[in-house]
Amino acid sequence: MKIGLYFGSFNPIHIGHLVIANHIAEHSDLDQVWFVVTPHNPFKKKSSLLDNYQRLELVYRATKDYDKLKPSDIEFSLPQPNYTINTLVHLQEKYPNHEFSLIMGEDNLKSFHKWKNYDVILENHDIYVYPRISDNKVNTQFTGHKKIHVVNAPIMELSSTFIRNAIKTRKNVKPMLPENVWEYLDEMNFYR
Ligand SMILES: Nc1ncnc2c1ncn2[C@@H]1O[C@H](COP(=O)(O)OP(=O)(O)OP(=O)(O)O)[C@@H](O)[C@H]1O
Ligand SMILES: O=C(O)c1ccc[n+]([C@@H]2O[C@H](COP(=O)([O-])O)[C@@H](O)[C@H]2O)c1
Repeated sequence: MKIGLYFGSFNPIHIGHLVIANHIAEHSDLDQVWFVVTPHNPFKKKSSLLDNYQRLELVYRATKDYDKLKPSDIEFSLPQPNYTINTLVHLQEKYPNHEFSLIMGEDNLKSFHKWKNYDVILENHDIYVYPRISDNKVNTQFTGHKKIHVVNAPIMELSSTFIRNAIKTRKNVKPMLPENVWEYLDEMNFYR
């Protein structure tokens, strides 16, 4: 099976993430998209991060009605901070018959040359990149690279940071989240 790995903090997952994952699952040769919930991104501070299992619960709720979208807790048992190369090696050993690709926004491709062993990742995996509105240019070594596939997905400029800040200041964020995710955040008083 061909699996697209969508790595993220998902703090919380929002409809921007869901629209992209669904678009790629429907319009590429990937059979499934796995949302890999990352306990600790090496480039980010851990503060204001909801518990791993709560973020996983939110991803589970957001994806449960979509056959091709699955939550993954694979990084919970791996050393932190989570370097993507380690996760890919682990997954390939665990599922030797699956072919794993990465899904990332253009913003992540811009810093991809700073990731641990990015050249090894690129040698062994395809990367599906979708457009995002951001500054800076993609490193020229990646433009036109045979492993990098540009996906013509819709641009949904939302961010988890914006949503967390809005909740803190008591703004209504309901349309930016899947309904059952919003209900859970509200019920649990998260990010207030
Ligand atoms: N609105 C969006 N549309 C498409 N992709 C997104 C969007 N927001 C985030 N992503 C992508 O989803 C993945 C996971 O992102 P992440 O969990 O960091 O979300 P975020 O909204 O950017 O969070 P934060 O604001 O906390 O940094 C990353 O590859 C990121 O590029
Ligand atoms: O492996 C690396 O060096 C590396 C550097 C920066 C980010 N990542 C991963 O990229 C993913 C996107 O993170 P985020 O927090 O922007 O959603 C997350 O799974 C991180 O662990 C990985």
